[in-house]
Amino acid sequence: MTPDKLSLSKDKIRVLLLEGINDSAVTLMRAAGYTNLTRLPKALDREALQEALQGVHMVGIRSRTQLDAAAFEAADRLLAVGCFSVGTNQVDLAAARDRGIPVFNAPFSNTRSVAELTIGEIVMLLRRIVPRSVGAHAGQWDKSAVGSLEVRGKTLGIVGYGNIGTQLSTLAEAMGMRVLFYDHTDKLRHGNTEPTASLHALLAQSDVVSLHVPETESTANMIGEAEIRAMKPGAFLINNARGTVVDLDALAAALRDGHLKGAAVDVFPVEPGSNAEAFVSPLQGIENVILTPHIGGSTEEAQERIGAEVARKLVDYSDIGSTAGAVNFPQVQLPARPTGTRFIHVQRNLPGMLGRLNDVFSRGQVNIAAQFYQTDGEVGYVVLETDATDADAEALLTEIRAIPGTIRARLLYERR
Ligand SMILES: NC(=O)c1ccc[n+]([C@@H]2O[C@H](COP(=O)([O-])OP(=O)(O)OC[C@H]3O[C@@H](n4cnc5c(N)ncnc54)[C@H](O)[C@@H]3O)[C@@H](O)[C@H]2O)c1
Ligand SMILES: O=C(O)CC[C@@H](O)C(=O)O
Repeated sequence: MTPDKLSLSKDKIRVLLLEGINDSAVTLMRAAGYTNLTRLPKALDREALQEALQGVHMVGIRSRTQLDAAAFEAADRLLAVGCFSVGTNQVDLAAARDRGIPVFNAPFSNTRSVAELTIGEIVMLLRRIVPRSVGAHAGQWDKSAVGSLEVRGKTLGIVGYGNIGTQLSTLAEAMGMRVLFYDHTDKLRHGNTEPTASLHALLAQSDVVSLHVPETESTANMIGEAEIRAMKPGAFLINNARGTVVDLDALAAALRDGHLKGAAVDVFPVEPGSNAEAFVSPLQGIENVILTPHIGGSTEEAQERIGAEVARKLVDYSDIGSTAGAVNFPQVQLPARPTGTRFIHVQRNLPGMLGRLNDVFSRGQVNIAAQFYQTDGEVGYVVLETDATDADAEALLTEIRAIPGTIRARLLYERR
């Protein structure tokens, strides 16, 4: 069988991977033919990022890179974004969608890593291990049971009962904890967990509160002064979600005056862009506070899984037009073995768009063998499998691009 001819050959497709994305992504993309690949170990600041994005077709980032509207404006060739993370708050998803750019992520490849870290931190905090370890390193012998607690029988309050929250609840119950959760949508209860009617009801009953919500407008400063003071005296707070969720000054004050007995924080409102930059936080120097550099999902296993998962989604989009797993885009799952000459049309979700698109092919007397179509509120995504010949394809593409309401049109490949 004659091989497909991609409208843009793979060695011309420029891929930029930032923030030390795992080798598994590079291996998968190279094996799929994407060899024009640049990998940097760190995030880029605004100006450097805008410059670096010029001429790039696919970009891969983690949590630090901010892809705002100006970045998309500068990215003159960008086809797709891969967030090698769960969170996608670092990307202006609407700006990407308006330009016809799907954004992919890895929704649960590091779930277990975050849940395991949280369990470890609960034990460490209740036993006050960190200050005693620091003391022992400094020559102190603090052999005492005072202030050291078992986790069995304590109440864990989980805020955000999604993938991580539910995984954590399973592990915590196995250790004998009573688990409460608060989520703003109805959730299946795992094990013996119980939902609370409000956030404050959860805060008032929990010995440990662990946050697992995304960064959104509704979670910004969700745990402020009032919420921290609503926690039980002597309770512990863990934030392995996003830095914007907790007011760190209020938390520092509650730890210093003894209202809370400890905290573990992995995420911060402002985080250094690379390992070379200094990290500053109001929590530094407070006893029984575990500070970690946003490594909740940073295990070798998770990073390897994330690398392969997101790279696969980028390759599938570039190779066959599949948007399965996109977080800002209508999702179209396509057959792995495509046939015919394939066009992609990203359109405003307006009445009559599909008809106008089909008219182009009917005027050109080109048969549409299959059509895959999905819309969301703003955007429609169409993949057309046609009998167009090499000779017809470019002219058809020009006509498609001229349809009012077209965001982007692409000839994916021609079957010769
Ligand atoms: N520290 C890390 O390295 C790390 C790693 C992975 C994920 N995360 C963060 O953890 C977050 C949660 O991850 P997940 O995989 O469990 O996500 P998820 O989407 O599966 O779960 C999030 C849950 O929060 C709930 N929620 C959202 N807004 C809420 C609100 N205002 N009030 C109450 N509940 C609300 C949702 O309904 C959902 O059930 C991610 O969005 C990410 O920001 C951090
Ligand atoms: O790898 C990172 O930068 C952290 C990612 C983590 O916060 C996530 O959202 O998955």
